[in-house]
Amino acid sequence: MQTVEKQSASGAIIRADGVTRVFGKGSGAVTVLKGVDFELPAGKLVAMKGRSGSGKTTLINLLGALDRPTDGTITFDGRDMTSMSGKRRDEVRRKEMGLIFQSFALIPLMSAYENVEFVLRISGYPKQGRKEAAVQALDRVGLKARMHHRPFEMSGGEQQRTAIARAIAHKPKLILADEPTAELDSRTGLHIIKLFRDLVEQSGVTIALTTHDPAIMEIVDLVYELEDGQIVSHS
Ligand SMILES: Nc1ncnc2c1ncn2[C@@H]1O[C@H](COP(=O)(O)OP(=O)(O)OP(=O)(O)O)[C@@H](O)[C@H]1O
Repeated sequence: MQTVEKQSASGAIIRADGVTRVFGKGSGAVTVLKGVDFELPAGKLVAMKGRSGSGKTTLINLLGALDRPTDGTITFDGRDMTSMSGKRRDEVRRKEMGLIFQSFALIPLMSAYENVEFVLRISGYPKQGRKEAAVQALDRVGLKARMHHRPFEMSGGEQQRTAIARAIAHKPKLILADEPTAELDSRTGLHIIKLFRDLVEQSGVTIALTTHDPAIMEIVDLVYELEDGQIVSHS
């Protein structure tokens, strides 16, 4: 782990400038993010921490273009995501990002292979390369032998590895993972983070995850902390 330093704009895969997010209106309005400025350097494994309710999920949803900031801009790979149409933002997310959730979010009636292939299909991945890309991703996470099993026939760790295969199959530039180990025991959770570490080193993808687990913070390259609706450095 290294001390967070201001990274150069050219080395960032995604950056937030003055991002605020207000939920609700009038006297019921809650300002969750209060001018977040930060960058995720390309090719790093980054953790975002902060106490419960500090806005980690809100920020991940904004970076992943699942939500729009109330104010400020998000620039992904040199493009301002906040000025794009909703349709274009969805397209960029599907083609160039991979999202991983705490609860795995797999389709229960589909096998691991079908889950991965389905997401390749909706991302617009060319039909002739889909099978190979799905099998390769499942092999990469060590699940080739179990790829025809459905989620309920798999352990939590295997389900999360399936979700990772789904997130990497289309070779995204950025993977965002919201508490990807929260449903797993600590040993399985560490295996998942080590898999992330290998993916970053071997493919150069950037992975940003939220976590509460101190053991994970020791393995990642950088840790950012959310406090009072802003990012503060952490070493
Ligand atoms: N759609 C929404 N409408 C109103 N308030 C919301 C909405 N989404 C989030 N919030 C509020 O924003 C704050 C931050 O929530 P968020 O889920 O981002 O926190 P978090 O840091 O991810 O928390 P945890 O570690 O518990 O998952 C919370 O107070 C939450 O109640």
